[in-house]
Amino acid sequence: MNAHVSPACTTLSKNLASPMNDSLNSSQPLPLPAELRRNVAINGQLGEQIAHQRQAVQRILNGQDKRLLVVVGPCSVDDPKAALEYADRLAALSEEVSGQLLPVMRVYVEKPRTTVGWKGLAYDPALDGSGNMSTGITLSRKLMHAVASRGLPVATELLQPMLAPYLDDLLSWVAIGARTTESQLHRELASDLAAAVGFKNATSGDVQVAIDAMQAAAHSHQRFAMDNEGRPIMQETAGNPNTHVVLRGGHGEPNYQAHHVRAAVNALREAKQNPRLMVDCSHANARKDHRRQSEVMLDVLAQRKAGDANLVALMLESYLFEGKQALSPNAMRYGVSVTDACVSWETTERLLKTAAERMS
Ligand SMILES: O=C[C@H](O)[C@H](O)COP(=O)(O)O
Ligand SMILES: C=C(OP(=O)(O)O)C(=O)O
Repeated sequence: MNAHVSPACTTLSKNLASPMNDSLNSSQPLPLPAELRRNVAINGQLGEQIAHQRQAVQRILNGQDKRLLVVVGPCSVDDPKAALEYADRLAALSEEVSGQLLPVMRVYVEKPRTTVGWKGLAYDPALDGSGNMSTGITLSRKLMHAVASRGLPVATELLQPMLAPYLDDLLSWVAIGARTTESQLHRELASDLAAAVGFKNATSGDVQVAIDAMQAAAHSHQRFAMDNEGRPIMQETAGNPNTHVVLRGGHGEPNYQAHHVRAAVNALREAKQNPRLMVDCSHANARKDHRRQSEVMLDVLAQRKAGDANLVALMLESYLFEGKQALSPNAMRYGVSVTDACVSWETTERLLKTAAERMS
């Protein structure tokens, strides 16, 4: 295993532990979305690929394509080099399983935290609390562009609505996370996106908030937004018809089993919303133990085999190497998660091949 050392991790815990530091009052200009979109541009061929991949995702969610959508990748991308090594491996594997699965790579550059912690590549690319967001959003766009250029559809969680114009043209699937599904601002944001959006159930396990979010996002909204030139605008959104629920468990309790899925599907039908959904094999569904993701996946595949055609998508947290690590100055391990623990590449490969077999 390669080892890499992040130069300035020393200050991270200090900065996080003492929020009243000098940087509290500092500010730094950020590039405009238009500048970044120009410098890291999507050419015609890549644009067509992304449009095609968005449609492929939407066809699965609409029941027109019987393959399984699999959103898979690191909990967070902390190191573009490791993320691209992962992307190369996933791109090769995707070709092998493309008859049964549509893998979409998690390129998560923002992390919602329960209290405090590292908030992702877009916020703090040096992982040291220095918060160089200008570099962070540039690296984030470059990384997503590089992943898409390898032929993979890109998924992310959109957390800070201001970041969307920097990234949204590269995305084929978007998550609104468990901590923001109930937020009106995120529902408005989802209503403006061309990509399909998965709303996670709340951390409490409440699924109804995700169903409410689908209804809200399907509507047109007038929202406060920023255009690509950085101007504040009143934006009228189109409404997003391509949304779904993601079951991720809540309060440490899973919600992927057949009776949970049945309850969610009934509630979706009652609300006249798309009953097809995704199960997140990680988070509370795995009781925060990455090794349980395979158990969850196998259960969901068995439900699907038994006839539950509403189970159309899975999420897995996976990286090059198993587990997770704390941010520490001299001992950062290459390809190991710095947020939630992940399964290794070898396990991922085995899981995706098993999923493809069971879907045949
Ligand atoms: O998916 C990642 C985490 O579960 C989420 O960001 C919350 O993390 P935290 O509880 O470690 O802050
Ligand atoms: C933060 C995540 O999930 P959740 O919102 O379900 O906690 C995630 O998938 O990275």
